[in-house]
Amino acid sequence: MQRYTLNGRNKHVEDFQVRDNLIATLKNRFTTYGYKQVRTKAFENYEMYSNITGTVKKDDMIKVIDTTGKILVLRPDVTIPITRMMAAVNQANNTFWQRLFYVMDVFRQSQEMPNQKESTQAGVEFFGENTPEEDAEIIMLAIHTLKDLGFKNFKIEIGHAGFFKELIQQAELSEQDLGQLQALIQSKNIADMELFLEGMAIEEELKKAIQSIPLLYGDPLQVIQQAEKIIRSAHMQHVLQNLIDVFALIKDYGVEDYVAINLGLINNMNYYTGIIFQGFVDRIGQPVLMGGRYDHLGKQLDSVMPAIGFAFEVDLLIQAILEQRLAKAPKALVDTVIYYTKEKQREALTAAFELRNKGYQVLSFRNDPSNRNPISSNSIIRFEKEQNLFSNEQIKQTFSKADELVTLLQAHKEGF
Ligand SMILES: N[C@@H](Cc1c[nH]c[nH+]1)C(=O)O
Repeated sequence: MQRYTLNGRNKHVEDFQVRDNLIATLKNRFTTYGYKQVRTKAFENYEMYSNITGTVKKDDMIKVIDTTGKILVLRPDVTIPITRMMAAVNQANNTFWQRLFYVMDVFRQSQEMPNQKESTQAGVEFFGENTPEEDAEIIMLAIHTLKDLGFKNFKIEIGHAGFFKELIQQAELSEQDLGQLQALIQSKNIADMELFLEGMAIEEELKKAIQSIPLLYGDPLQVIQQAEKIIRSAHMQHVLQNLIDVFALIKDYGVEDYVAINLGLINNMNYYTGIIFQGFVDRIGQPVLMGGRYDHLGKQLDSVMPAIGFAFEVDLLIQAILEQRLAKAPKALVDTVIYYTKEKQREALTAAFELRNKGYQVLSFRNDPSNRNPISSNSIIRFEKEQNLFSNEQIKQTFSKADELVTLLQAHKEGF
């Protein structure tokens, strides 16, 4: 017989509780910054994703054929459909100022990791203006949320899509060379980068500037000083000024210790036009969040809308929380269990109803199914406060009336 095995995540009820608590924390924090929750469809139009530049690679999208033979994709990204939704609103009434958040699954399958097909993202998208205040606020939101989750040692690396792009544009590289160079910068592989650039017909000073990009990493003020030295155009100066302005705001929020600048930062998506950033926590070798400003995505959907956002990878956050032992102890599975005999059935069910109505978690059994707690015929209702169904720590008491039980539980409410 074929065996179907569960792989990876969410094998246990307790795992789901950790996940549920984490998502509640994220939602709560997003809400305090004025974000409202939205959803988008799971099945999306393949053309929309394949025609937009900067989206998920075509090969990484999971295609599905519907019953009419039409090709669809399972939602490979959330930023694009939300931008499309906002573009439609904007065309209809010319107002798009909006802060939206989501918790949704995204489906991508890369050649490097074919077993990894889906992940849950919890993200925010802010449609408004392109200002350093908006950029800093969204970075602050990311930091605030990571603090809520209990992380102590984390870093948000901030870069800019325009800085590197501007430099390499001057080098006029082919598409293929560009891809290779980006990979070398991303892995900070300086030796191979030197070899790669050696044979290229690029002016010496420009080569040096490109080579210094992976080194433009670390303490914001120092990196900014270093970056000044390789400025080659007004646009690069403008980009740097943008970073300086955002960093000043981050200092005013008082969270500059959580921030590093990384001008070699390159995100997965190519739709970014301004500030980009990634978040890292201890023991997880990949970013737990990614985001940035994507002012031109709306234009591709016929609506000019500056926007910035980011998404947390929920599964990575859970892994980090478990590894760093930051998860709160799971809540007791139930507050009380009521066992009853046939004679006292009405009393017992009334008590169960009243307690549930007051918000207690109650299980009720006619007699004790495990026979752990046999009920003598004259004891009528008995209850146990169960710390946890699997632990032995129980308080047992016998009652003859529903209201006695309800009153006692109420009195002990704090203890539960
Ligand atoms: N959609 C991006 C994250 C993001 C949200 N908003 C802006 N960027 C991603 O999946 O990497």
